[in-house]
Amino acid sequence: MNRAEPLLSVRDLNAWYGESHALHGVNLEVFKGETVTLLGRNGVGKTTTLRAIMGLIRKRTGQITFDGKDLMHLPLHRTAHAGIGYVPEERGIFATLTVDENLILPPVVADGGMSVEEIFELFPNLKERRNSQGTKLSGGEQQMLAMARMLRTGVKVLLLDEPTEGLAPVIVQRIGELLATLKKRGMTILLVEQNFRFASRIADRFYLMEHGKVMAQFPVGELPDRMNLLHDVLGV
Ligand SMILES: Nc1ncnc2c1ncn2[C@@H]1O[C@H](COP(=O)(O)OP(=O)(O)OP(=O)(O)O)[C@@H](O)[C@H]1O
Repeated sequence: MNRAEPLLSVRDLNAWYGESHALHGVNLEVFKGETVTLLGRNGVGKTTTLRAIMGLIRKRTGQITFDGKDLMHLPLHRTAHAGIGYVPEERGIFATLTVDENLILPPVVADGGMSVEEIFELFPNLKERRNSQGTKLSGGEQQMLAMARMLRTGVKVLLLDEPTEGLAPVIVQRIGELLATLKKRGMTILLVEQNFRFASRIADRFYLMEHGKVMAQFPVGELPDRMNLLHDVLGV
C-alpha cells in the first residue's frame, strides 16, 4: 500500500438511529501511520462515525474501505477481524475479570501484535495491577487497559473515542506519550477528542465535523491559520 492509497477510506457515509438521520455524507481518509483527529462539538456525529465504520450502526449507506476490503458488506463480527480495533468512550473493560484476563480475551486477528510482556513494558502500571479486577482500576488504568488489549490482537488501526475524557492532567499526558510511542511503532490512529490541546499535540491531520458531516480538514501545520475557525466552531 502506498501513500496515495488510504488505509481507511470513508465516502459519503450516512447513518441513522431509527428515523433520526445522524450522519449526512461523511468523507474522510486515514493513511498508514497517521494520527487523525475528528473534532467537533457535542452531538455532531463523531462517535456515530466511529460506530458506523465498525458496523455497530447497521442503518448506513456509503462506502467504507479498509486495507483494500469493502467493510459495508462484511458481517459485524468480520469488521474487527479485518484489523480495526475500536476503543469506545465507555472503554468496555470486563469488570469481574483481572487485567491479565482482560488482556488475553480479545482474539488475535492478524500477525504482528504485541506479546503480553511487550504490552507490560509499554504499560508498567498495568503490570503492577495484573491481578486486579477491572472494577478496581482507576479511570486512567481502565483507559490504558482498553487500548492495551487491542495491541495484542494485531489490529492495524485504532479507533479511539475520547481517551482522555474525565482523566487528570498527568494521566492525559501519559496517554499522549503512549499514543506517540504507538505512532512511532507504525500504528495508525483515528481519534475522537474534545480536548483540543491534547489533540493538537499528537495529530497529523484534523477533520472538523458539524451537523453530521465534515466541514473542514487540515494538516497540523495549518493549525495557526485555522484558529479563528476553531474558535467559531469549537469555542477553543
Ligand atoms: N443511540 C442513539 N439513539 C438516537 N440518537 C442518537 C444515539 N446516539 C447518538 N444519537 C444522536 O446522534 C447525533 C450524533 O451523536 P454522536 O454521539 O455521534 O455525537 P458526538 O459528536 O460523538 O458527540 P459526543 O461527544 O456528545 O458523543 C446526536 O444528535 C445524538 O443525539
